[in-house]
Amino acid sequence: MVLQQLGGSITRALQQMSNATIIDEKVLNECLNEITRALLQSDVQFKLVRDMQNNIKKIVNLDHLAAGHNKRNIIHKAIFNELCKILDPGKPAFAPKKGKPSVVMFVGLQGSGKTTTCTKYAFYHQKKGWKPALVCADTFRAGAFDQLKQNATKAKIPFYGSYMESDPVKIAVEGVERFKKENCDLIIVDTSGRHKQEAALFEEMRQVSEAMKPDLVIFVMDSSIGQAAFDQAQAFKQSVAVGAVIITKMDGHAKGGGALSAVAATKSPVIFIGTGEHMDEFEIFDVKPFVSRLLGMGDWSGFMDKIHEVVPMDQQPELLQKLSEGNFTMRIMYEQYQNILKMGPIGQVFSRLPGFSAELMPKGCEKESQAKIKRYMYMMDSMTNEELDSTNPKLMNESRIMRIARGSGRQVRDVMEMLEEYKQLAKKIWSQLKGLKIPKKGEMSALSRNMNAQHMSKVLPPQMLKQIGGMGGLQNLMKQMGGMGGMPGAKDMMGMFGGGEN
Ligand SMILES: Nc1nc2c(ncn2[C@@H]2O[C@H](COP(=O)(O)OP(=O)(O)OP(=O)(O)O)[C@@H](O)[C@H]2O)c(=O)[nH]1
Repeated sequence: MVLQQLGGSITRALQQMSNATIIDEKVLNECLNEITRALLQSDVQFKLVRDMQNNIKKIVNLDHLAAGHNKRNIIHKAIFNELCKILDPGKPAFAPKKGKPSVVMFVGLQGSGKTTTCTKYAFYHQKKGWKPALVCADTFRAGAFDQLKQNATKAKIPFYGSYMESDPVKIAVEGVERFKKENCDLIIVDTSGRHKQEAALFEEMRQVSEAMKPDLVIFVMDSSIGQAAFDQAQAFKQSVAVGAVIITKMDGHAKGGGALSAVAATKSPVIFIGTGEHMDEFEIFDVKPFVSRLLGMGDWSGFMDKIHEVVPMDQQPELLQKLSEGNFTMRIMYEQYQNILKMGPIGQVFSRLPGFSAELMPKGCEKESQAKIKRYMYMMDSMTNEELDSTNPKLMNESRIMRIARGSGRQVRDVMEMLEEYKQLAKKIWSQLKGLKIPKKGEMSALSRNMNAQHMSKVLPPQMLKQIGGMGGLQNLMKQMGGMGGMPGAKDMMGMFGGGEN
């Protein structure tokens, strides 16, 4: 079960609970059992899951909840907080500073994707103006230096290693010294992932770490290792001071729940995830938006970022104006499909919307999704202007559906499927934007503020919202913060107020 499926299962369990007329002990237990099952199937360690279930039961004491309390919200919030708690060890990882030399040591078993991840990490920082360098201290595996060299050359990142020297400690120390002299500010040391005996590997890690005193040790873990994740992560943590985790191959069909176990075992946060073999298939990992998406709650700030990325600047205000008035037409769908095909990846855009599980658009199925979009667009090409510009579903009668099918060389059921998808999109997603106050053209930052203020007003505890002067106060505050250098996302606001999701 991939994490997206886990998200889907949890969303379904919550939805089933929400459908119940009365939420009693039985309904809550059923929901929690469903979530427990999904987490276990995703390879989250049994103890973590059991603790989580117990904690939620303690928080959501149905007997003590006075009538009028919104039980669904309380349960939802408790699940959200518990999942965040597992993924957030409470202290952030060491953050290297641009311009000041930092040494980052990568550890992990062979095949975990360590060497690839070292380069991705270097490349990510290089794009942001850092001066990274790579050191290959894996003297055990023949070919390790060549692999690093190849990756580094491709990304135009300086590297250091040796074909002759067999002492990894010596290479690590020399490499670090050299790059410090060359004023590199991010010196990344790749280490061995295998030895004749496991104990020897851990001893080597200890020695390399002791000799070069890294500022940060990153444990790289393959997301597909399943229940072994906890023990593996713990074994590394016992030898070296692991301070952060990177989970690789999140794009595959792996059971991603190991991420939660690795955090628990190392008490260190996941800072990035690997989502493919390519250098730029690497994403920052943020707990709250991640869990929001897992629970189908969406991530408004992420969605706005994506809208900015996908929809051309000059079309944004107009599009949002139309959407806010509930005017989501087939033509808009067509135009957005065009934008998305240009920009992709589609799953990333839609998974950020509240109520829209990433499972509906899994990453592995992107090709399929794109083919589907193209198919829909061909069918829309056979529609009249009136049909494209209308929001009235009654225009689509039987004979028109048959004409569109014939015109695009598709089956009637394909047209029906497309119309259904349109209806779902219109209902589920865009209607949520209805009634938003949209500023005039060119005022996108103000628009973002409105969007986020709307979202934040739902997310913040009511007494806190009151304290800052209600919706107006919140908008003002966001405006001021925007003026101070960038729009705060819901995540930042949450951090500021120390609050959680609703
Ligand atoms: N799909 C996918 N493949 C990945 C990802 N990260 C690494 N890989 C692949 O995993 C394989 C192993 O990666 P390496 O970087 O060689 O593994 P390693 O842990 O450094 O292995 P050693 O150097 O032997 O310790 C390679 O084929 C990589 O392309 C990822 O996020 N997604």
